[in-house]
Amino acid sequence: MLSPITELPPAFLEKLSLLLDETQLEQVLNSFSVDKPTTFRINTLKGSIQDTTDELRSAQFNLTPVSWLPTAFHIPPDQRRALTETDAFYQGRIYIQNLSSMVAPFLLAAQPGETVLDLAAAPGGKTLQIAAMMNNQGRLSAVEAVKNRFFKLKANLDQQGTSMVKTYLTDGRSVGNKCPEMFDRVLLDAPCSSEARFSLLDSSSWEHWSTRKVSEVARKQKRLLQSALTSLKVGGLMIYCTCSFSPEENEHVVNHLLKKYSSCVSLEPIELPFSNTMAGITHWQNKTYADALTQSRRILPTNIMDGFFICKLRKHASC
Ligand SMILES: C[S@@+](CC[C@H](N)C(=O)[O-])C[C@H]1O[C@@H](n2cnc3c(N)ncnc32)[C@H](O)[C@@H]1O
Repeated sequence: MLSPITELPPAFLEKLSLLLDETQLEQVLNSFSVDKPTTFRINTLKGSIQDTTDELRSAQFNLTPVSWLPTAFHIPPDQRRALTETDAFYQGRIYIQNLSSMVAPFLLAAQPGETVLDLAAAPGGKTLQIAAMMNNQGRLSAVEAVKNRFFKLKANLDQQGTSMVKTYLTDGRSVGNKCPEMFDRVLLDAPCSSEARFSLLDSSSWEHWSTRKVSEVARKQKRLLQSALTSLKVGGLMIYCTCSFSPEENEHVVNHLLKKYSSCVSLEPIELPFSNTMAGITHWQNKTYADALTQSRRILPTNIMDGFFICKLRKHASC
């Protein structure tokens, strides 16, 4: 039996122990080895919830609905493989995605007819969810900087029947200056150290982790977040999220933006329909962050959800 204590980088474990209380720490450490149920979304651009669930249930899948998202379901881990062999999967009528990943589009709440930006989009799980919520009406721009991931994004968008998404192979850090105040809503699901996706069964998920890499990616996140803000219309809403536990990639990045642009952007409270969360922190290793950071949320991993950091920002004026 692999143990997180012996396998994972000591510096990472030490950070977690400073960040979390004993119960939370145990929850997080367990999440690195647990075999989670498979969650997926029904793609309403290609079929109704009723038709797709009837089809899957008659093929003997044990579907459990997710109470807060009518398009989301889960099945036991041992049915995952069979799900990937169904017509519904091949035809893009379902999309396998962790439940935590569905939270950002849920909070972004893009409406049909709006102009929306997904600034770090591949492989496209959240872009697809946003396109379905917008019922393919309006304008959705999806940006990705890494070539092979960009082509995966395009393939997923085609397979899932999106018709209103424009894709751009470019660096998200340049988008704000190219498209100032263009979007009603912006999602930045930032590239991160992916700490919440560490798995003891896959050493490649964590063996390249280092505190230096966390600092490097945090620098990029700050610039992406600034670009996202510049691209947002006055009055517009932005979601920033990562699948990392490190405060350097989360509260620290958002605090930097709030300090630099205090006259034009603020955090908004978030209502989450589940309880495995904690408020964003305001103190970390000799640093103090704005009290408003308590309005950001950390999703703690459970036997079904991955860890996540998420916050909602509103632009009040040009900056
Ligand atoms: C967390 S992943 C996005 C996952 C995606 N939102 C989804 O739900 O499927 C972050 C993405 O940002 C991309 N990326 C890295 N640097 C970037 C940059 N400078 N501009 C835009 N995208 C970037 C990565 O290649 C990666 O695909």
